[in-house]
Amino acid sequence: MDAQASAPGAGTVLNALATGVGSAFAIDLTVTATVSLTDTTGVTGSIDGVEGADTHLIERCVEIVTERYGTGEGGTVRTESEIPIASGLKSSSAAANATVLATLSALGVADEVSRTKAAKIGVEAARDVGVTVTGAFDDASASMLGGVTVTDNETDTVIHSENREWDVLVWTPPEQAFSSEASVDRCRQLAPVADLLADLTLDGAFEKGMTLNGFLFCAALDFSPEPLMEALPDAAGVSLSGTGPSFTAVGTRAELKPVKERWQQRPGTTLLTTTETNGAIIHD
Ligand SMILES: Nc1ncnc2c1ncn2[C@@H]1O[C@H](COP(=O)(O)OP(=O)(O)O)[C@@H](O)[C@H]1O
Ligand SMILES: O=C(O)C1=C[C@@H](OP(=O)(O)O)[C@@H](O)[C@H](O)C1
Repeated sequence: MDAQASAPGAGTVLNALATGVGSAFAIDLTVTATVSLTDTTGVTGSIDGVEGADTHLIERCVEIVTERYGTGEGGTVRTESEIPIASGLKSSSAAANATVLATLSALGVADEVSRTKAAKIGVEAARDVGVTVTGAFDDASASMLGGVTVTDNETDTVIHSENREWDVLVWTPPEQAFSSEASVDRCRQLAPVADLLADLTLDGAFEKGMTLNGFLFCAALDFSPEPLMEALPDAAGVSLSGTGPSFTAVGTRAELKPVKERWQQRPGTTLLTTTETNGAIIHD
């Protein structure tokens, strides 16, 4: 009973830490999970190339699925990732989604569970192991379904979703920022203005919304807004992604070219990718 699935990471339009309403867009960088189930109990996780990594999230994903849809099988789960961990590019949501789908596939029940329901299992696992503040259904839904989603993370509902085709420039500094350690109280201070951003986002003004999100959350989370200034006015939209430290800029390849030249002067990695509109997939 072996199976494999992949899910994309995502960038932020609206960080949900202010009000619980959040928005994210899937990007073409993926996490692949390989699950092997046995009749023994206990699940052992590993993350390719990362010694001593925290594997509780992916282990909990397998446990929930086998308890609910199987007979409590144990086994192993391994992830391979194109996305750096704890960099704001939603590797946790992608890893959870890929693991849940691979486990459903290993049990032969993937067709019986909707993609939205599968994403909610990953969110449940993230809450159980404490790697999230709101559950991050915004990130989980964008990764699972592809495209841009706007969600209410208090009720785990998708309020709005649509596809956008952008080139996406990603700058990742050489450091990590775990969501579970974010200054949640400072983010909540942004609630009255974050409500205005939610309205903009629901009107489909994603690029302007994400740029305003970038300035607000750089202030709340104590990141320099300089990468945002370096992207403007060339990029159509730019933001701190999640709780950082990565920044993402969107637009056409031509618009992002001068931004790339400026961001490449910074330490860390700058890479060009695109939006992703298919979401998570189970491998044959
Ligand atoms: N590729 C992965 N495989 C397994 N678990 C992962 C992976 N990426 C992230 N995680 C889990 O998520 C945690 C980081 O979550 P978070 O701080 O939200 O970062 P991110 O912004 O990358 O999603 C890690 O400590 C680990 O438990
Ligand atoms: O844990 C959470 O509830 C969230 C974490 C943030 O993302 P990162 O995990 O990328 O920092 C944020 O963007 C999201 O809206 C909600």
